[in-house]
Amino acid sequence: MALRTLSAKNAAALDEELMSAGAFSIDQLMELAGLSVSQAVFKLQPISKGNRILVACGPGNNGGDGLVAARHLFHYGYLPTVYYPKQSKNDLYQRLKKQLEDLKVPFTDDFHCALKQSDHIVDAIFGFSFSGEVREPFSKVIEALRDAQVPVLAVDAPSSWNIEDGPPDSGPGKGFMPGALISLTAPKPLVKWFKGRHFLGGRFLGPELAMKYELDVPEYQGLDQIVEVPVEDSKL
Ligand SMILES: NC(=O)C1=CN([C@@H]2O[C@H](COP(=O)(O)OP(=O)(O)OC[C@H]3O[C@@H](n4cnc5c(N)ncnc54)[C@H](O)[C@@H]3O)[C@@H](O)[C@H]2O)[C@H](O)CC1
Ligand SMILES: [K+]
Repeated sequence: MALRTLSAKNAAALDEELMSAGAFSIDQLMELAGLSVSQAVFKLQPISKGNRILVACGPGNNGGDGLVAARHLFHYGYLPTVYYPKQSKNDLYQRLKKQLEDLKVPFTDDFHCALKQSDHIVDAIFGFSFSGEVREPFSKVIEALRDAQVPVLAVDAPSSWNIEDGPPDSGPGKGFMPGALISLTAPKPLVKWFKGRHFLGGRFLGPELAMKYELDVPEYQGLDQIVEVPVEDSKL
């Protein structure tokens, strides 16, 4: 049975509701999202097969998920490097950055150079609030992700894909098909076009909100924050 999807508009509304009526803070939601991302990396890229993870972070909360994931990956024994060219001045992001600096996790300005020294990439550039054409400095980065010889895990959406309509038919993201995707809380409509391994993360959605937003809560196993969704279950 296909998992039901959540439009960009409803994804934003659900996050708002979690943070108002649901009494979650953004820090908590981002921590849980980033923890899920780190567990997906752990499943996809055993440390023994290469521990250098390049985490590409965008300016919004998708990028924040990447910063959190980088910290967890460090503690699992990976060597994360963070590319974060448009840094938010917001206190939350500054604290996430400080936590990584204290761990001596390197930040790089040179995505292409860092890519050559990486075993796996996390695409945390844009999530459900992406729209329009990719603006600088991210065009070259999206092109590099598209052409990367190492696996890419996309967080919530392959960056540059339209949340409702899927892969772009022009621009740097044309032909970008990451090997894996982790959808947060619920898959977005773009999963219909996605061909790689698909994970779902966000083990915090209660039955009432799931029912209100008409979402499926999968059976998570043991301590897992993620569940792999069979490809046929991702299709509408
Ligand atoms: N429920 C959860 O599990 C949670 C998921 N989270 C993650 O948050 C993102 C959505 O975050 P948001 O801040 O709303 O937006 P984005 O990060 O997707 O991007 C906004 C950012 O990007 C800029 N931007 C938009 N379009 C373009 C463009 N065409 N070119 C360049 N830049 C663009 C925009 O200006 C903003 O700066 C969701 O997907 C999850 O990953 C949260 O962590 C909370 C809980
Ligand atoms: K992304």
